[in-house]
Amino acid sequence: MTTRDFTEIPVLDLSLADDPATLPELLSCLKAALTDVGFLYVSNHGVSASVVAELVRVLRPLFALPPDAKATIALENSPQFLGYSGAGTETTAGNADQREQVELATELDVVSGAPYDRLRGPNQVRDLPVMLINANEQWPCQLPELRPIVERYIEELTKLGERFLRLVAQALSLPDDTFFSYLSDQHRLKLVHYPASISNAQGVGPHKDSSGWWTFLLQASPEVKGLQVLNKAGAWIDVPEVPGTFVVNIGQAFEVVTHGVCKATTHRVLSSETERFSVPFFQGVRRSLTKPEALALAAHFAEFRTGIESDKGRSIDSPFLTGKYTTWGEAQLRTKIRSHRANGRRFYPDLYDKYEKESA
Ligand SMILES: O=C(O)CCC(=O)C(=O)O
Ligand SMILES: [Fe+2]
Repeated sequence: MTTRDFTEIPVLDLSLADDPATLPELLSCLKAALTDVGFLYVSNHGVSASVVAELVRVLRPLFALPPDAKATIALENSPQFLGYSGAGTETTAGNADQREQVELATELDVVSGAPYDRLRGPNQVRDLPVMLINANEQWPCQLPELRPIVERYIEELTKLGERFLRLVAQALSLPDDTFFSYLSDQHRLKLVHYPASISNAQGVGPHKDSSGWWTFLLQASPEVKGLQVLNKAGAWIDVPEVPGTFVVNIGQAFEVVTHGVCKATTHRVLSSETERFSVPFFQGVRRSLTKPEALALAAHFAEFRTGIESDKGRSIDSPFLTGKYTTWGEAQLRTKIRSHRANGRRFYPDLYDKYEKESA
């Protein structure tokens, strides 16, 4: 494998971190994955198999609910962009994505402050189980309580994310806790359903993850392919499910903090004739993080070789990277408003107009 044309995604066994004799091997593979690929799998990650299984079990019945049930937790009613959105309502790379999803986050109260602080707030899903019990007669499938299942999952993934960040710091020759000051109190999670469709329709268009610091993705339909990552030579590489692993990839803020040494790798999902479920967990970045703060490690990363990227990868919209916005929160709010325009118009009309004008 050369650095320009990786054709597969490395699998890193996190249990190697538990033994001082095997840690250096893990750190060296991790460094190569971070600088040359930007995508990896983690195995032996310590997340409880039963917590994962109970979340996976809920996906099919959740998305099988009738439209009026889903509408009661519609994302378009949430200034935090949390809740259900139907296929075709989100836009990536200028085209509608053929997927439906329920967005969730660490449970938090509303606070006042900058416009981007309105991204912090409660889930809507707290209402769903009650409603399901009331409507049990009417709707054929009864879901187990979604909220505690999601909370347990977020708790476990939060811990995995922190453990992973320590390893990443070590792999990049930095003190263990270097990246903790960049973390948010809010992590986000999406339950995603790609309905069966004609092959190769846009499940989600080419993008770099903007919602988080690192993404930990559970591919919940082992038999169905769809996720692809763009290699340095501009070819799309399949990322098939590997049992017992999470797919881990770099978000836009980490690319900024590492001064482009670790690239947020572009990826997409193609729909197929078989439906597919997935659950990305986006480790949150502190909304108040400014570009100068994010660049504090520039001198350290000047010692590294800059990451390579294909022309197509470079062309992906990356507002914080290109410097249009001074805080991470602002860049994130802009992305949310542009992806969910109905919410933008309803809750952030001034910003909606501003961002529309900019892109005109
Ligand atoms: O569903 C997947 O496999 C990936 C989803 C994704 O890339 C995203 O939501 O950011
Ligand atoms: Fe993504």
